[in-house]
Amino acid sequence: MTQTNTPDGDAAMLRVDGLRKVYGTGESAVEAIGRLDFSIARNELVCIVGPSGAGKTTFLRCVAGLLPPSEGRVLLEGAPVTGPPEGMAVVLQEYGRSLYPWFTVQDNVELPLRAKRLPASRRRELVAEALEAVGLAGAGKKYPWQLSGGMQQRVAIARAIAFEPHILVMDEPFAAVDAQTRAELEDLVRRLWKQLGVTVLFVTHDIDESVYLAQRVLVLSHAPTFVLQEVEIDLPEERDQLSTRALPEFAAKRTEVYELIQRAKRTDYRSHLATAAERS
Ligand SMILES: Nc1ncnc2c1ncn2[C@@H]1O[C@H](COP(=O)(O)OP(=O)(O)OP(=O)(O)O)[C@@H](O)[C@H]1O
Repeated sequence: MTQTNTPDGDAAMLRVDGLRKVYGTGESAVEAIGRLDFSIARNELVCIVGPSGAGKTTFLRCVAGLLPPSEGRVLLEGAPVTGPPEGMAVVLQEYGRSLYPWFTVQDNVELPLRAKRLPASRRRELVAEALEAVGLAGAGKKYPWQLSGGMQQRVAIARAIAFEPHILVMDEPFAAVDAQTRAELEDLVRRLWKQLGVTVLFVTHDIDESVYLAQRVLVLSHAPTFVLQEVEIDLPEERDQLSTRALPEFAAKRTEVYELIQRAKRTDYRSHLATAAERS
């Protein structure tokens, strides 16, 4: 079992420390997260993959302060997360449900900024910059239902980055769009990550997507979840959909992650978790 590459406390943007989550009690209890320990450094782009039902959503809800852990804690820039943290923006798969149909695109992007109590002129500036960054500069006056699925997801991304988060958390954000749009949105995420210097935590069940996007992939076991292994992705920084995916190194990493996930599905790791719990 590989230990994760853990940046020390100060360098870490996000630190997950002995996180465990059990739903319910007694006989009907479901242990979704066995034990998670890892850190993400400032400006890193990390993907998390795992088999279906691995506990990815449970984990993200704990990270976003929407669900209290049963044990352990999540630290964002050194501070424990006990509710939705200010420095974090979350983009979900269900863009259709995350945008308000009765608001225009620019009003949707502006909405979370109102809570920040910024002057109207600064809010307008941030909205315009964010829409420009996602290639929707001309769409501000439209309504979400007038846009394609891919464009709606760009609006959700614009809303997240307008908030100027320190960390952008994405939960299978492109699962519902077609393959071409997905490729474009993946490139958008890498471009924004570089341009804005934001830390990105990206959860996906798509192995190729994780290898294409990340600097580091954390492979989760099935529930009760822990980090089975982390895989460094040492592909060139400049990536593009055709040449990067054609590299032998890309194929090798994809195979490595694929085999880990297959192994995760077959193996019962309860003894590993018991040992980790005893050690801590
Ligand atoms: N509210 C809940 N109450 C009880 N059990 C739950 C609850 N939510 C999730 N679970 C269980 O916890 C485990 C992990 O679920 P979770 O949805 O976090 O996994 P996931 O990796 O996001 O799944 P998928 O890849 O299928 O979306 C599963 O066994 C699930 O049945």
